[in-house]
Amino acid sequence: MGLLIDGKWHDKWYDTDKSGGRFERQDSLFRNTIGENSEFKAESGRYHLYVSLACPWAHRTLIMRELKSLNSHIGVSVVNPEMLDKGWSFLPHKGSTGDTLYGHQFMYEIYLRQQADITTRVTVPVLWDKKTEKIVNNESAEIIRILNTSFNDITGNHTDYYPETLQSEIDEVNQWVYNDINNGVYKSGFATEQQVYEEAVNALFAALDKVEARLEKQPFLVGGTLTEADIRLFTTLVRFDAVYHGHFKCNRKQISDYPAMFNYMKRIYRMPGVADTTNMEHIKRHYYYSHTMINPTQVVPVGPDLSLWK
Ligand SMILES: N[C@@H](CCC(=O)N[C@@H](CS)C(=O)NCC(=O)O)C(=O)O
Repeated sequence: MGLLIDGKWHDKWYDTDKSGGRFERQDSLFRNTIGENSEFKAESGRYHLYVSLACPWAHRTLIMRELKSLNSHIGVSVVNPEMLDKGWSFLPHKGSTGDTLYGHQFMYEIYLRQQADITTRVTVPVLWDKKTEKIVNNESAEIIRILNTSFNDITGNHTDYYPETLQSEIDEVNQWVYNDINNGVYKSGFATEQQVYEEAVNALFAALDKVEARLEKQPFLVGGTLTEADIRLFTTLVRFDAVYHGHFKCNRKQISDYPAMFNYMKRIYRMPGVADTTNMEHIKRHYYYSHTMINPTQVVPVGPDLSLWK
């Protein structure tokens, strides 16, 4: 794992010494949209998603692609779940596709196609424009909003997962769910100081308790139907018991200990298309095999038993 500096790959992990043992996520670089007022127009077959099935941020985009009937309009390349010294790769692995556009070996080569002397971390998801050979956007929160609205006239699917009347409540929920849960598991797992870890875990479980209280009263996080707030939370919940609980030391409780949240997670998992976007082998392989500073033996645990989800 590492990053590109002036177009050269450097094998370097996040330096938590500089931040008192704290994991600090960097902002995504590419933040364009698709539509009439953009150089990127909505067209069937023009765009492509680079994803990891292990990654919770990329998983959001795959779910939105399913829900918005975009499968035949936006292609996908799935990286190998092991993120090692050269970062994400396209080496063969069951469930990975390779780079179906250019046949590259490594994900950093896609970023280099965009700009030969680029300085950036090489993250997924990436929404790629085949026509201009540019990255449209590499921030999942924005990619799902693009998929939610920009292709409606092409697909005829007008279901809105970020409806205007609920936007301020969704934004408010997204903020604490992101800080304390989605990013909270990473802040816990990547912390290299005891105090920093404990702060993150305490905030995480306070937020999970808050979610549980909410779901005891209503079926979804905001309003009576599925919104983007649920999609964003789901991809963290679905990884929790298998990975975050053990590997990231978020072990005060499991999601299966929260009755309302566990049912909610299974309800979303069983929605058409969602289970197909969820690959537990990739998820466990990625975290336990790639983060050798946390799990130097690279042994991947067998459990938990997920037959209850079906
Ligand atoms: N803010 C980004 C975060 C994406 C992200 O961090 N993806 C991880 C995989 S789960 C990644 O590619 N990490 C590689 C790295 O940080 O070098 C988003 O939501 O799209």
